[in-house]
Amino acid sequence: MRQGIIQSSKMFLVANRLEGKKVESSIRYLSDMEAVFMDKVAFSALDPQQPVYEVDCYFPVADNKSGGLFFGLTRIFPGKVGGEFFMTKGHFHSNNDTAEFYWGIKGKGLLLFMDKTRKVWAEEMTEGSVHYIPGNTAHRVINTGVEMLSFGACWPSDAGHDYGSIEKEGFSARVVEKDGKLIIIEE
Ligand SMILES: O=P(O)(O)OC[C@H]1O[C@H](O)[C@H](O)[C@@H](O)[C@@H]1O
Ligand SMILES: [Fe+2]
Repeated sequence: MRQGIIQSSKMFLVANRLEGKKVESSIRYLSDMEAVFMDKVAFSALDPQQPVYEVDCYFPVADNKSGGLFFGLTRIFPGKVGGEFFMTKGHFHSNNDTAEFYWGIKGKGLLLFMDKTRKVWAEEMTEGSVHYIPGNTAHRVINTGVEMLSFGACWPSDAGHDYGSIEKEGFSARVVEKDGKLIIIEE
């Protein structure tokens, strides 16, 4: 297990038990997320090697196998591009109507949902919060706090990730801080 993910004591309890299991770790840097953020000028002033979030996934069965489950731990660094908070890329599932659970472990954020008609809504993510993401719904997590936001996830092993439409069209709402206040800008 990478050192970063076990720094938070609460994550450690889970991360420790993932030792020896089939875990894949990845980090998304600002350079991987240029299309995501609104303020291109602010983006270009930042270090492209700045990590935005890191994910450890436990895959007990083969990808795409039906009937299994996958498990993920994600940590989003605190930070902003212009006024816009660091967040995950967000995705639909390739197998469209598959659902997912997210739950807050540490820190403070927003889980943004968007259905196929581009209608958006949000739930606050805090320590211990539990979130059901229905099928056909894109999901993105935004760290609105000043510390690391850690959350867990569990999804069907045949769900798959579909990043395409979000990469192209984004979500229809953005979460930004303006004059010290959190605001949601809708399209
Ligand atoms: O895939 P992203 O939108 O970048 O989100 C980051 C990750 O968050 C959770 O752990 C999800 O369940 C993973 O499937 C996802 O990969
Ligand atoms: Fe998902």
